[in-house]
Amino acid sequence: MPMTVAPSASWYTSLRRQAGSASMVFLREGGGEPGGRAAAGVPRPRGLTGRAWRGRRCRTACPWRTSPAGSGTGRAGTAAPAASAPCCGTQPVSGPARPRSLPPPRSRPYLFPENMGPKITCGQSQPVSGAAAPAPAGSPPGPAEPRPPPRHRPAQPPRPPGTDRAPGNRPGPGVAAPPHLDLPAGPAGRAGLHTGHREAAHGSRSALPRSRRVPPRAQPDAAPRPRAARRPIRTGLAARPANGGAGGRVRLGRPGAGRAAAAPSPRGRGRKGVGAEVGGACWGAGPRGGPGAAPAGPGPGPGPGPGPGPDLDPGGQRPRGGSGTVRPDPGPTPGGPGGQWQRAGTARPDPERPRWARLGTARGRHGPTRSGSARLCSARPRRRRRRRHGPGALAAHGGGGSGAGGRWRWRCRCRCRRPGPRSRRSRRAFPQELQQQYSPSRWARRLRGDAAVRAHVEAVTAGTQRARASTRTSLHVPYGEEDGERLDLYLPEEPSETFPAFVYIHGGYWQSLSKDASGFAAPALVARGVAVVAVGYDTAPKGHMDAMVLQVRRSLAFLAKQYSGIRGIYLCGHSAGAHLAAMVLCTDWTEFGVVPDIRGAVLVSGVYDLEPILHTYVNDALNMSREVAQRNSPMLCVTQAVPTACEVLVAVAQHDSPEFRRQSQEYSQALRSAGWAVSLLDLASVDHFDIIEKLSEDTYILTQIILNMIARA
Ligand SMILES: Nc1ccccc1C(=O)C[C@H](N)C(=O)O
Repeated sequence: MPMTVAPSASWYTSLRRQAGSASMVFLREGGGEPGGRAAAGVPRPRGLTGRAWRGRRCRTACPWRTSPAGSGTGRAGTAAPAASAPCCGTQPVSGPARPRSLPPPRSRPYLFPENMGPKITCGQSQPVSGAAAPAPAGSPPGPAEPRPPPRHRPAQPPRPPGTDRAPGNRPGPGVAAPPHLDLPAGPAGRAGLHTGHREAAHGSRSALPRSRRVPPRAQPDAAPRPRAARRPIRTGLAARPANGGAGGRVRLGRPGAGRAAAAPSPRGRGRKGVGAEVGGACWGAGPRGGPGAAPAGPGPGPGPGPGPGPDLDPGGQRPRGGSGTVRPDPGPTPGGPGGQWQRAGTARPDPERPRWARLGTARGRHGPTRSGSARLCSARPRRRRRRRHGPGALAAHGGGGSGAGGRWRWRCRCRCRRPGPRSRRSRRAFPQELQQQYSPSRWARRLRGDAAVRAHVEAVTAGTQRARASTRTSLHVPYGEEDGERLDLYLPEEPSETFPAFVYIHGGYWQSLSKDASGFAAPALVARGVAVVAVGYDTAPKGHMDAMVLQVRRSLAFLAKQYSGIRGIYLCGHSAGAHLAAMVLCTDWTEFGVVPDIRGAVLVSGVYDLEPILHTYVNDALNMSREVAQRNSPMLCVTQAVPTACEVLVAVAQHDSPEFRRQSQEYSQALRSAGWAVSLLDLASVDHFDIIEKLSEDTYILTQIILNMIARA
């Protein structure tokens, strides 16, 4: 069986390679490596300063005192805390080394690619069982680590009526994922996680290299901070004229030519020049200039060029180019999702505030000027320190961030024991990794970045045009009153009295593509007597998540009512469409007056837990709140399978990101636990895009599997 090669040289992968399987443990379990990385014998990743790599030692009474640097083994759970030793700032993973005083890790890592079940590669099919997972795709050679059983979210407390579920959502049996981030709920949490203001405020001291920073997202539900409370920010960009140069507005995170080359790449360590300017065309904000993008600045490559079209580049509305000292405005930005960028210096620091409060670090939070709270800590604030650079710092410090595999153990540098500035900085940095993970084009191999998205749009559009030209169709059939509530039917030439219907829900991150690019699978299926239905729905920003889910459900109810000849529905969705299809699976049909005869579901490279999406550029257009994300997360509304429950195939691409792969694995596991007949398919040699494009070919393995499923039912 061909091994899937993991996306090379991401901070995650490279660290895992360097450190061997032990690092996998700490990444997953959330602990750090006692004694620091040096003690673990792990080579220093590129981009980390020596000091950052060694780890900073807490100078105060920290419960995680361990043996001094150099004496730790670096293996999970093997170092016992030593009361007299300097503190490492992190904690051992598990076992007796964890002091009782601290709660167990509450968070589950987003990055969890190793636990993929067995896969079906082309020509081979294999049932999946969660327990007997083979070596993870791309895992380094070495002794196999025993894997903990997949974790599930504890049952959620019941939500108040009216907020607990979207219309039609069936309440799940409590199969729920654990909370991801150790953040307060609601807008505050979100703001705390991704405050562009504070992120940019640290300017060149950001935990991320400049090329990887992104502008703050609009946070409509967060109240704008009064201008007086903000302070001018030096980003250090003035010293580096970005390309363009005009206007004095700078878009952080859209790297200029010079900066991009330094961006760490999830693809190729040392691939200098890869990961540069995407030419203004990468869809969404994302970590521009990251991997998978076009070659860097002075080198060959598209450079600033035309985007893939207005639909695909909402981020393109953001100001670009320019140089100088900028200050992001974290407040709501009606002009665009990316936030407004203003020249620094327009707001003066409040001279009334103590100097330490003006610095804006954690001490500011302790001060009387924040939240009106009394000062909690009397320690004299110290000067800010250089921040670590590079995303590798996250892994290097023990899978840090509450969402990346553990909770940060950095303590405030004073003696108050509150999480210190390191903690918040790291949390702010972590979403940058999420941006990568939720940018499928960055993981594609054939084409990268924007080119991959463009090619996909072209492929599915051309495929649909071919299908329309060669098939009997009934287009733009309304299933509701809204503009987007239309569907296209591709019908067999001589339909029998009854026929199966393959209902396809397109992807595009709920904001792109349409039913007009969703008929490409028709020729292969219609030729075998299967009707194909391409469902349209109102994408964002017109449609919001609840509405899209409802529309897709309605389309199914419409088909069931309107076409009595349909002998069985086979639901298929790709990417965001897989999410919508999965939401259909947990529908309470009583309010629709009909129960569609769904006999099979094929969920391809989907997103089943929307919470991580909240922290990425994808949410710029979606504007989901945490509640919306939760009630529309299939992971959180898995229902107990009933005898009539359909067969589910969860497919994921070899070159999907680890996050996408994790989501597929966990969702299939959750379905299985709830009694569904589910298979997980890990398709070799395909990426997020061609995994679905190839449905236009009859010889494609997924086409064959679908035809097989239909024939069996
Ligand atoms: N899933 C898709 C389906 C269709 C078109 C685009 C997408 C994307 O995910 C684009 C995303 N911004 C990316 O970086 O790949």
